[in-house]
Amino acid sequence: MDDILNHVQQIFERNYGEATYRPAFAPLTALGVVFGRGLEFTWDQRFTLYRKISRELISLEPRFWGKPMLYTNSSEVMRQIAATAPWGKPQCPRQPPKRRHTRFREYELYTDRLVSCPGGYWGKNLLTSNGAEWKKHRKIVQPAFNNQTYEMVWKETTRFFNEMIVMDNWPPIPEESKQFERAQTFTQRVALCVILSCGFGIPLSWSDKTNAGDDGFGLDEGIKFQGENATLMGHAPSWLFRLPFKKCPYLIDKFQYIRRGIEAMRSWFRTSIANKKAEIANVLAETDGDQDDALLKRDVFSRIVLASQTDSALHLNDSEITGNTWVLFFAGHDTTAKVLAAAFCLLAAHKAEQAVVVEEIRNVLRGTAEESLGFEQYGLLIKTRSVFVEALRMYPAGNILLRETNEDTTLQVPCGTNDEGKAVEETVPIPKGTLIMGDMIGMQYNPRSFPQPECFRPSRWYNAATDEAYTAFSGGPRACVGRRFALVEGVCFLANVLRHYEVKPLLRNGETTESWKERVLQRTEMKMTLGIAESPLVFTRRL
Ligand code: HEM
Repeated sequence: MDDILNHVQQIFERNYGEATYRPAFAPLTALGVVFGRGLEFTWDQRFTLYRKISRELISLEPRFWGKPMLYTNSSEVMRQIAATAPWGKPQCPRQPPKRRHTRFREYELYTDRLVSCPGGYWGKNLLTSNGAEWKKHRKIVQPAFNNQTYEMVWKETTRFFNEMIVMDNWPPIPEESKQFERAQTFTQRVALCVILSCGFGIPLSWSDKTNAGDDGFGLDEGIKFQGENATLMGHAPSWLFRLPFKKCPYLIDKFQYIRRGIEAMRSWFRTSIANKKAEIANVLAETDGDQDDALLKRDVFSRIVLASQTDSALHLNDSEITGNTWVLFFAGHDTTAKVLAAAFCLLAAHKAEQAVVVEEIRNVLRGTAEESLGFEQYGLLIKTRSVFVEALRMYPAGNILLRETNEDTTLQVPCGTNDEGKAVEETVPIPKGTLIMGDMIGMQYNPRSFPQPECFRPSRWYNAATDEAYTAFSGGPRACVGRRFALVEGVCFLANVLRHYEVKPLLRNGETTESWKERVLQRTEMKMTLGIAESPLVFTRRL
């Protein structure tokens, strides 16, 4: 292992000379999080990290602790590493190395890998697997992401919006307002309701309690718990949370909460899977074992659980079902909720852009005989979709794209333009074992791809030919499987809210809009996914 590390380091130095960025500890390790800013440095340095040396592939070499890594802000490089072999997601070793026999660096590398390996807690899944295993998971899950599902996403998002404004007392009278310190309160809720209904086939109403276990731990809390403790859970062995830290009340509370959260979520996964298995058994009994019956395949969760009933190559065992349920639950709503909150903040700060979207929504409504917007109108709401995608660009919720090569290879890296203005690429040799971070924040702030990246400019997306243009969802065969799901949900919710409510900054006493922008738009938090930290807003009913 040390040989590989030394080899990697030598090549790094040969290709890059002095490392471009030298933090004390590797950002993805526990030490990097505790004593540094963890991965948040990619947000802090989004305007400088790559520009100061004019390269789109840089090296990061920790001074004291951690393996050197490459970082890229190029979407072209991202597409190369996000494809398949020789690049793959770093995998957890089958056997954790025993610390006694392990060299310092090797142990650290293992902890690096745990970060990308939530399968350690929840089971193997589509998000973290590679090669033939990944293909199997994708074949099972992908067909559930179809037009019928997207139509359901639209209908359910509309229903939840209608229930929300009644049950949460959004004002029905023009010019009356409702204030939120955190818009995430309702964006998280709508995203949770939509994934439960359309991803899991669990019909619920806006105000239903969603308990994960018997002790009142809610599913809403499940996402908060995972986000706040991801680093600790990724790095610490699970027995640590069972130790009695009698003298430290903070640790007692913290570890108790983590144990409770893990147990509650596991219990919810177990119960949901058992219920779904029973439902599938009933349908199979009634249809003489016809596995193609539409009832069995109506949502992605049904498809995942159905895969436990087959003997074919597409069989999933119980641990894989739990792993995929975890991915569907977490990836399927936290991201969308954060982008929606960011979109409302950006529109509050940019009144003119808000007016453009409202005009589009009104025009589209004028063209229909219906009172409400239907799924048929999704394609017409180009400016509304562009707001969602621009908010996603400025706050890319899925900010980590970590890959490792399992053989010596090369990367084609953009390095400026030639005399005719054409992009020029250099071929960079990459040795086996190299870790590379597709820096999704750097990529969305790359001025070559997005001129004046600091500006909120939805119009840059008006002419996007396909969803592949939206690089914040990654690209190629491993692009986000839920991309259209998130877009349909985001557009539908934005259109419904903006049609009825004007969104404005919620200012503190004496605060100006400019200082609100500074306070709100410049601060993010990374809790598994990236989001705007605060979202204080006022929604005023339109005339
Ligand atoms: C705005 C919302 C979303 C964003 C920004 C986002 C972002 C991403 C990104 C960047 C990846 C690639 C990760 C990697 O390769 O390391 C990804 C993969 C994935 N996403 Fe999303 N996602 C969103 C919504 C969703 C939704 C709604 C679902 C499910 C309903 C979902 C399920 C998945 C799954 C299962 C994968 C793994 C795909 C594979 O490896 O084949 N995502 N997402």
